[in-house]
Parts: sequence; C-alpha cells; structure tokens
Amino acid sequence: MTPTPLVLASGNAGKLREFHQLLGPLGFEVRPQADFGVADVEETGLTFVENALLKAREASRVGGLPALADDSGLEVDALHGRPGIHSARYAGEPRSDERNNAKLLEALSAVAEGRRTGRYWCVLVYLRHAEDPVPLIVQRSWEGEILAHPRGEAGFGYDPLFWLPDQGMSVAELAPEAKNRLSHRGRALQALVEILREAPDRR
Ligand SMILES: O=c1nc[nH]c2c1ncn2[C@H]1C[C@H](O)[C@@H](COP(=O)(O)OP(=O)(O)OP(=O)(O)O)O1
Ligand SMILES: [Mg+2]
Repeated sequence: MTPTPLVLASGNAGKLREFHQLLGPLGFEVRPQADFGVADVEETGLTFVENALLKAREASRVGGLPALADDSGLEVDALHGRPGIHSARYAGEPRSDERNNAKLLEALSAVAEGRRTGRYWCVLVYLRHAEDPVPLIVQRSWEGEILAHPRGEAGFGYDPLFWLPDQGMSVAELAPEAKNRLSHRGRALQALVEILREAPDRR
C-alpha cells in the first residue's frame, strides 16, 4: 500500500509526538502543519468537533493534502465541565501547561478526593481535502481523577495531574506506549485508522 500523505493540523509538540508514534508504523506519511507554514487558527467553535474541523480545513487548504486535526481537553465534573474546550487557554496568556495545572489545582482546592472525577476528550477530524463535505469524525474519552499534587514527568499538558485508578499511576507516569494504547487520543486514532483501512475510498 502506498503511504497516505497527511498534514497534521496541530502546533502542540506533545500531540505531534504521539501522532508520529502511532501513525508512522501504519503507512502514513505524516507532516506537521508547520512544514507548510500553516498558522494556528482561532478556535472559535463551541464544541471540540467544530474546533477540530476549523483546524483540519485550514491545514488541508494551505497544505494541499488530506489533513488530520485533534481538538481535545479536560472535563472536570466538580467544575461543571471546565476547562473543556478552553483547556489550552485555561490560565490565559502566555499559554503554559504549568500555569494551566496551577489554575486547575487552585480551582479544585476545596474539592475532596473522590469528587475530583473527570475525563479527557479527544475529537479527531480527517478531511480528504479542504472542502470535503463528509469529514471523518471520531471522539473518545478517558476517565480519571484530578490529583492534588503533580506526579510523573512523561506526557504533556494535564498529564501529571490526571490519575488513573485502574493503573495506580498518573498519565505522566505511564510509558509512552501504554499512554498511546489507553488514551483518548490513542483509541480515537486506532478507530479512525480502522475506518480508513476498511474504506480506502475515504482516504
Ligand atoms: O493527552 C493529553 N494529556 C494532557 N493534556 C492533554 C491531552 N490531550 C489534551 N490535553 C490538553 C492540553 C491542552 O491544554 C488541551 C488541548 O487543547 P487544543 O486546542 O486541542 O490543543 P493545542 O492548542 O495545544 O494545540 P493545537 O490546537 O494546535 O492542536 O487539552
Ligand atoms: Mg488549540
């Protein structure tokens, strides 16, 4: 099978690393949007789906290739679903994982263990071209609890605060292969690749 060329519509180094680990061995020739000079789009949507569509469409338009975008975030029950679609800009500018994590800990400071439940969401959008009227959309979530103190060094974003009861560790303590197997993004991508494999005309 000839490799499917693909623009990855993301500027997030952590996401790009995970996409390369997952897609490389599957016969996709993946290139970050920065290779094509694609700038970050304004994420004006009210849903992960809308934002992922905006990103994929712009990357495909500028790159002239099929594009894959990811809009993702953390939904915390005690915070009525926040930070949600605003996860990357939770603590405002300048954007940083550290500042976002600090704000999350502060927001949950009065919330007891056991009530700190939440989930990561990942929505993937694959477009064959910028005007593709039939986007391929897959969404997956990953349940966990928000720790009171960071643990671990791996991963990115909120991973040091995201506790996995079943694993007995935070996401930042998981090996990369384990995160890719279990995560919202890893499972969404596995499902998307399966759809593309079964329906080559969707590529
Ligand atoms: O596996 C994850 N482990 C930790 N944190 C994560 C994960 N997945 C999403 N997240 C957080 C990071 C960021 O705060 C937000 C995504 O925001 P989101 O707009 O989709 O990505 P982004 O702005 O960093 O890069 P881009 O839009 O170019 O893809 O959710
Ligand atoms: Mg973003």
